[in-house]
Amino acid sequence: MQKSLENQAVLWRLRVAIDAPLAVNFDYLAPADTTPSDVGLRVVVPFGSGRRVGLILAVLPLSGDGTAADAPAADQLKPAESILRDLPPMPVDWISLCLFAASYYQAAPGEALLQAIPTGLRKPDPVKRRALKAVSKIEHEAPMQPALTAGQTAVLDDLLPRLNGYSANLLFGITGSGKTEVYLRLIEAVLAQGKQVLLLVPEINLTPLLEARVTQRFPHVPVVSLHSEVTEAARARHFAAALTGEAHIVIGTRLAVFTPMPKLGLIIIDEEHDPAYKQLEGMRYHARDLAVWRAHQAGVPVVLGSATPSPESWANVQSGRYQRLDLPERAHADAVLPAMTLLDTRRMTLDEGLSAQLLEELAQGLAAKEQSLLFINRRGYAPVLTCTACGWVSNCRRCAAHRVVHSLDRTLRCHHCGDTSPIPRQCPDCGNADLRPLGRGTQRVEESLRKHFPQARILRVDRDVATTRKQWEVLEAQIRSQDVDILVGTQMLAKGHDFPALTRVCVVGADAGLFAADWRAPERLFAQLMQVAGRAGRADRPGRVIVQTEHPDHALYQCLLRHDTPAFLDLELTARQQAGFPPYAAQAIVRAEAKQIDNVLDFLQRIRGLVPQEQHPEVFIYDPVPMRMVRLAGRERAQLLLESPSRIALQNFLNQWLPMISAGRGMTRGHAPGGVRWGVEVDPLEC
Ligand SMILES: Nc1ncnc2c1ncn2[C@@H]1O[C@H](COP(=O)(O)OP(=O)(O)OP(=O)(O)O)[C@@H](O)[C@H]1O
Ligand SMILES: [Zn+2]
Repeated sequence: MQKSLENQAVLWRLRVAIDAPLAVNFDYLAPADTTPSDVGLRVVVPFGSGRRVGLILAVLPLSGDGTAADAPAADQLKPAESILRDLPPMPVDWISLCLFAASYYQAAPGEALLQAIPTGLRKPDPVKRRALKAVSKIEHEAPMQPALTAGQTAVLDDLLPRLNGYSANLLFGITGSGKTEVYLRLIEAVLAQGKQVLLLVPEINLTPLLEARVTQRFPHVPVVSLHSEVTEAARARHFAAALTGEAHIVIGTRLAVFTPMPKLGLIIIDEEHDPAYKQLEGMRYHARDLAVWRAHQAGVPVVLGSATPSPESWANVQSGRYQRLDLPERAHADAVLPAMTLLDTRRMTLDEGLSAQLLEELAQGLAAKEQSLLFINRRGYAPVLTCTACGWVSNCRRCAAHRVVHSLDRTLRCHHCGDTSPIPRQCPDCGNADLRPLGRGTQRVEESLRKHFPQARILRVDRDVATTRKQWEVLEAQIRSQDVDILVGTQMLAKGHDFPALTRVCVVGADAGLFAADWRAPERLFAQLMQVAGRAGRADRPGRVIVQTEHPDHALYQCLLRHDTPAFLDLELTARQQAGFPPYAAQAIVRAEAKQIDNVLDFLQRIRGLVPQEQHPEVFIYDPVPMRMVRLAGRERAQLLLESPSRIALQNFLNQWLPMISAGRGMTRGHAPGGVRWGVEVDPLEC
């Protein structure tokens, strides 16, 4: 190295981001072939005792004498090993997106940048160019486009002239209104301009569906998908294809919001209300919010589609930040919204939780050779096993939760930590052999339906039978080919699917969501019920939805009965405004856990007092409290909620406060004495 310095070959130093939990970037001596346009390239550098792949954030002049304030002397810098030139540099707007995410969600910039890159591209060797070629490209003729409905035409007339600049649009289209067709027409227009489209979906299960529709419509256009079930190798390939511009359409789940797309022309977020857009590990970002930020920065339109928009987006419409576009009718010429019925079960005798009316509905469905769906948002056989003699319940040994009875493999399973053991033959406490399952889940409902309708073809669909995307695809095909009479399923079946033969949807066990401690529970319940109701009668036969409830007068059900999503959202927002909840306040939460709750609470109490309240009048810090489910996998958990009427005030406070926590004795980012692990979440969805 000394030699090349003498040769005057090294003129630059590189500022490099590295995947490390530190808020700093690192400077290295640049290799001889460096030019100022190398910003955004990957670079192999020595780090600690090993080598790492970092990302070049800046190419700065090397001031040999080290006089400039931030310029170290050349001999203090380690030389970078080599710059990887197998791919074009990450675009500047992509770097800004990652840096913005890091600052807003309080993560280290290096972590945000490098973790957005697939691991296959974070290895010190260049990617084999050959590997990048395979982009899925189906060669066949494009199918006929349907004639647009009046609603679709109106929406497109509004959107199409606005493709060349930023606008945030909430596409509020009832279930079955043909939002996908609107997306396809927008994509077509953007592709015609030679630009790329980013299409986000909340769930892996929805990607093949959409991918199929997109590749059918645009048979000659290279499409790639990015989600957690794409293999590492394919992810690297797809990411690279987006970066080089080879891929024109990227379809993916939340992580795809970080796909580098140099010719980005449009972002679409389907089912924008879905909580799955929130990342709950590592940097806890919200992909929808980041997508809107990204669109703004890139100067491209963003379309947020939903039949049940999030209250946050609804508020953004009210404040004028988003423009609302409506699809108020179903697309299929003969399809109307399903008729809704609330079955008041207070004075009914139920058989295994099912009323006679509900069973009669299913019988009618069978007689008419139509598909029915029984929706119960709880998997397993029963949520808890109890002893009739001593009151023993099947608690999890490691969590503050019951273990769920699973009948097929006869196990008790914790749905939080996964702890599983065989169902005991007798009570572990008193030896009584009469153990009884309480309540019901999908398996138990399936069992009783088989008793009532022995001739029917019944299919249960939940996480236990559809663990992977492949399994789900098999089930989906089965449903679509009408090999099924009655479906029993959880919310897996609610989202975004189009099953033309399905006419009846029966809902049981929904009341649990009405009075939950989490104030977002009703919002989620309403969206779920509207979505699941939306599966009924999407083609030529009218649909019926029957909801069993003990609270038929509840405002939520009344809105549901009238299909009145706007009324529900207005109610929600009014309640939130009165309570001072988001979006009328900004929140952040510090969560901490340790073996003992006392250590956790001590830690939170201590950090709460780090800055006196009078020094941050705009940010209120609540008392530390144990989390609702205090014990998870043997660790006890508590949280500290921060709230402010101003998002900026909260951000400023966090920027000052979090480094103070990490600087404390024995503390680092993420760890504290007493075996405490902690982390921060901005805009939490659960608190
Ligand atoms: N212009 C049209 N003419 C005829 N059929 C259409 C038209 N647009 C869409 N459809 C059909 O209507 C059905 C519903 O469309 P789509 O799945 O796009 O609805 P959606 O708004 O996404 O509904 P959801 O929110 O329930 O998923 C599909 O079968 C689709 O093929
Ligand atoms: Zn557990």
